[in-house]
Amino acid sequence: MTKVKICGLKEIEHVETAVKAGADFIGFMFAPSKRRITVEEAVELAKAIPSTVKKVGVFVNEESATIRQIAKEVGLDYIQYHGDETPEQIQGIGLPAIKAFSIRGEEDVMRAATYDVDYYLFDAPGSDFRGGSGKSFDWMLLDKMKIPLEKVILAGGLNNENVGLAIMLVEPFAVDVSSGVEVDGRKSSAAITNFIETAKGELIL
Ligand SMILES: O=C(O)c1ccccc1NCC(=O)[C@H](O)[C@H](O)COP(=O)(O)O
Repeated sequence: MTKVKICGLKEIEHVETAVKAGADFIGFMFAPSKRRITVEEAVELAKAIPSTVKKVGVFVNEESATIRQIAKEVGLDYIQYHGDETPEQIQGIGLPAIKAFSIRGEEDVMRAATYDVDYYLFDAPGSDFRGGSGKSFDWMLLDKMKIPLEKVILAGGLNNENVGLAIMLVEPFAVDVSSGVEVDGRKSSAAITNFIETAKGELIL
């Protein structure tokens, strides 16, 4: 069954909804974003997440020492690198890693193979920030990908309407969503539940 990552949660109600609905990963934003939260807020939200659901901290070009410190304080299971971090920096930090790639063309897909990380998250290029734009990219660009599907997280403009088709075409390990479970710029419990049910049901196209 396809795993689901719900990203950019800021409120306890939405964390609890995501856990109850069966999210596998919950992402907290520690980079410039309208979804950014403080370390203290993340520590509080993390208390509602059981160990079966993995906590992901999203960073953009952050100092290694800061990443290590926040990971320890919040109890992060994975670090998502959403900037221009090099394979060497990620290796040096030594924590379980997800590397995000903004896909504009085939070369961005090919670049992923130069990294040795736990998961590869393929996303659309950001607009105001480095991610979370709510836009999709051409999934067909992943056709020549060298990364095994068991390590692929598909992101970028996914929502309840297109996630079934995305799963059918790409067959990723997991799907990731942020904007697609928001209403008027705020996460919606109903949208989170619907998205997870659709992604895990894999029936609705
Ligand atoms: O969500 C953000 O605001 C964000 C800002 C800067 C870097 C990364 C960000 N999000 C990371 C994610 O994993 C998002 O879920 C991913 O970009 C997909 O977002 P969306 O297209 O809104 O579903």
